[in-house]
Amino acid sequence: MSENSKATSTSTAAQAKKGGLFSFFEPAPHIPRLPDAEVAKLYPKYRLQVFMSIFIGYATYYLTRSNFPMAAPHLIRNLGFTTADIGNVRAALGLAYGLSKFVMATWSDRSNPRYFMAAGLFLSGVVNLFFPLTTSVTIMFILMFLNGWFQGMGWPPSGRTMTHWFSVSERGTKMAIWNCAHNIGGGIIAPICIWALFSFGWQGMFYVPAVIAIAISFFIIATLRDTPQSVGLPPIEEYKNDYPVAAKGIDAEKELSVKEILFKYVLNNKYVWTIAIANAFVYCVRYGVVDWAPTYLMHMKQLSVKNAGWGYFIYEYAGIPGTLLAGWLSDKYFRGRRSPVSFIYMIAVLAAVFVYWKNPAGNPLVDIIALATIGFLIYGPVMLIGVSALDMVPKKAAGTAAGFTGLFGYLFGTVGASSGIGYAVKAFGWDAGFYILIGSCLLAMLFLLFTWNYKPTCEADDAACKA
Ligand SMILES: O=P(O)(O)OC[C@H](O)CO
Repeated sequence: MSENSKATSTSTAAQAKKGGLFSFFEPAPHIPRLPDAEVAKLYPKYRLQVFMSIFIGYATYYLTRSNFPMAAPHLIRNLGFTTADIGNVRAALGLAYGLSKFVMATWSDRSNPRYFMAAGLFLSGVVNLFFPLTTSVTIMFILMFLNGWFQGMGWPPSGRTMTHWFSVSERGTKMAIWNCAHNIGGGIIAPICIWALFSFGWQGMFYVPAVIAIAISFFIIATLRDTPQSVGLPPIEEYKNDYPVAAKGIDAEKELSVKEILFKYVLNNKYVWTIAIANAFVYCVRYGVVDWAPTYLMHMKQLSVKNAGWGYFIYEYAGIPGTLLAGWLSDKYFRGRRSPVSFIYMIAVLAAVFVYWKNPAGNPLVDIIALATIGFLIYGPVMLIGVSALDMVPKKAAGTAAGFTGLFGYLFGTVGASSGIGYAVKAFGWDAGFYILIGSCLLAMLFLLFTWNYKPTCEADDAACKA
């Protein structure tokens, strides 16, 4: 039996056993292979199409995630919410998102991203339509928890798409480009919300992103496709002659059960645990710097509200070139190794955090440059840890591995960034907050060291990789 027909029969058999309420989520069945001339013509077209789909899709996910901080001052002014209320609602998002990114990934890895990713965005949009209808903090907390849960349906199907349409040696570069979607979505929400505010009042800051999200969910259905084999193309490994170590000696096309995904490939994988722990510290720096930047810059460096806001904007957008450079360096100079690039980036983050801390008040340009430098650098490790997770397991378990690192990032990292730094600053002053950031940089580097030599790509002459 050829590899292609073996894979096809496996997929079809899996299909036959399922069914039920969520049957439309099931992986698309494989269809017979197209002639070589068609394959050569269609593969690049589909790769571009699915890439655009998950890029635009994930940027839109950020619209219904990042609109709440923009709307928060208006909820305080118009509904009488306190900053503590706002903090609690925001906490619901981080908590639900971190859990969902992992839990829903176990489902996503066994689902067609065309419908799975679209469903999450659609539901997040629908939840956003309800925010302006309530004045209750409790209901808003519940809505935000639901929103966070549906938000967790964005990254895992994107990861599944990347691992099925892009081979391991190009993944650093391609994932880096895709990863910029979240910077673009997180940045463009500001002008969208300002326009919505002046056009429809503060309620528009929920309605407009919601309508965009619902519309884009249909765009995802129209453009995203599950696997290359589901449209008559060969698997990406064969097309690019590029085979991952994680698939060595197994049938890489076999859809896996939850038990196999969790206990055979993710939770018993020491490398995945190591980068998940590193991710907690990287996320503590990511959110610890950006979330506290306006407060720190205004209180300690006497920056105006406007300049502090600019610092926030620059942090997000400086992340784009930094991310692209990190992905390119990893593919080009480290032959797919991700941790050395992340480690080098974290050394530089450490230096920039030190300058941001020690720069005396009255030199706002130095503060803004330090903040931009941290933004430029921190998204490299944020992205590369996700790529490492995809690299370390077979592609049918990739979303779950990335979701596991996200669980650590959001549950532990963002808690350290918000409550940890908040408590430390209140009790001991800003120096204590910076000790946490510096310590997080050092611990992230320590855990990255353990995967320094992890190499995801098979040697060209390794026959077992292609079995
Ligand atoms: O924080 P997340 O889950 O939105 O992920 C952001 C980046 O895409 C990580 O690669």
